[in-house]
Amino acid sequence: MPTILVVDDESSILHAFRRVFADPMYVLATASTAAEAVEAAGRVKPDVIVLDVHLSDATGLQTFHRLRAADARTPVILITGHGTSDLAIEAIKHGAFDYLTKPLELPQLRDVVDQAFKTSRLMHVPAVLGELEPIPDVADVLIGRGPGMQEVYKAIGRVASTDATVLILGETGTGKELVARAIYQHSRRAEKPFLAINSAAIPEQLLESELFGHEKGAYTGADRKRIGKFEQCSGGTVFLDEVGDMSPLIQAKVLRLLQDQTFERVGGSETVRTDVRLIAATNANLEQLTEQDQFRKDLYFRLNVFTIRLPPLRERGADVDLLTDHYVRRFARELQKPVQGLAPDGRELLQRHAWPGNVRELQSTLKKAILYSRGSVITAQDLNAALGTVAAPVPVAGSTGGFDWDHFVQQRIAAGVESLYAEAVTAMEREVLLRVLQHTHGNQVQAARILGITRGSLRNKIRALNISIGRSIWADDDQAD
Ligand SMILES: Nc1ncnc2c1ncn2[C@@H]1O[C@H](COP(=O)(O)OP(=O)(O)OP(=O)(O)O)[C@@H](O)[C@H]1O
Repeated sequence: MPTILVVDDESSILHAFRRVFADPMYVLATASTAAEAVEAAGRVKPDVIVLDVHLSDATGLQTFHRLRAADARTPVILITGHGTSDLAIEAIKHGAFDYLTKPLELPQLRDVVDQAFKTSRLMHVPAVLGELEPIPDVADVLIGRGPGMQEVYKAIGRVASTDATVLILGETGTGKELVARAIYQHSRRAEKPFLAINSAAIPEQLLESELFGHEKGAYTGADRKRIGKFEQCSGGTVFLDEVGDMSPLIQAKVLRLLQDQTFERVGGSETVRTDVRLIAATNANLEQLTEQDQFRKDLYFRLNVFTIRLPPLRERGADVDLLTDHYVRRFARELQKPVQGLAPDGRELLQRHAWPGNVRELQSTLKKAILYSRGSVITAQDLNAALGTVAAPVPVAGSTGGFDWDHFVQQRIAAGVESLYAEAVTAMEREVLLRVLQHTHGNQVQAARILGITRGSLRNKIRALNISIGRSIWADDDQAD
């Protein structure tokens, strides 16, 4: 279970954390001195640490350095009082994850801690090559024995231990992030941090500052200096997803970073030196983008030094069966359903399907089919229902009829939730997106236009809200992975 260690000598703060993380999904450990913090970190191996910079027995920065020396991969969130944010900014230069200022705002706290858990997971959950390595109990496994995946394993093996920039190409859902993590975890930088940034998820100005940081006053609203990911992750590995979506300005800055590991923060003149390994990924055709002058040729050449191409699922032949067996076992266990496998007509159907959403779509389809199945095997009918090609035997949230707000609110109140506002906003967002995407028959360009958001932002929302676009459009109630 995800473990959070909170280090604070104020009992009211510890109390607030106990309230926010009373969830049985988390384990909460606490410490009130630096010495206790270091001892507890060694003992409970937390996934995330929250540290007050004012402790009675040592300065926060010293404690931060001691915790970081023990494990540089555990994200540390600092809590600062008024007027101590400089200290926190200094700590972020040395790799702290983020900082929060007292008084703590609970939604913001939850948000930052959730992000830190996600980042921690990317570093700590092993990404193993199933064909070549033993599989630990908790791991994300790269499955596949066909020639396409064999090439991928060989490429990971060849490039992981070097510091070379890697470009991972493949359609959405083919495993680019998983491969990036496998490279990082098999690299010399495996004990150092790994930060993932999705270029398409963030508007241009924010992306520049997210990657490179900004000086105080760099633009309206920049009331504090900010350290960017390339500086914060020095010594580590940055995974830059959707590089094809970067603006010309950011492309130029990334090019310089690759050439000499230097950059300037936005609005600053100081040249910052860093030491990051870059793993980039895209589902766009970069070569074509360079021909259309939408992507810099020189950057393309720099990124294209070592390229790994992930084959689309429809070209992986018998690997579809292996992936299916792996995920059916896993989801049946998670969903506590007695499903053991697929009927022959089910397997045939999976082989014939085109899988535009690749492994991610296969995951959601299997998860749904397991929920629809009534026996120990998944039939073609269950899969057809999951793929939306025939009516589902149970209603799929949001895909038919109107959303029942009365039922939703009553049911969540009865469940005793304390975050109904956030849940309702998410449900509303999901409903709107589903309806617009159904209206555009899955066309994301048109949907983004109607919604008045960028394509990148739509793509991210689709992923975050677990909306699947196959022959039909549906939303999963929880994450497939
Ligand atoms: N070969 C594989 N074996 C097992 N699971 C896989 C494989 N490839 C991908 N997955 C799983 O499929 C899901 C999607 O993979 P991932 O997020 O790495 O795809 P992606 O190519 O980065 O997608 P996107 O372009 O949409 O960001 C994840 O849950 C991942 O663990």
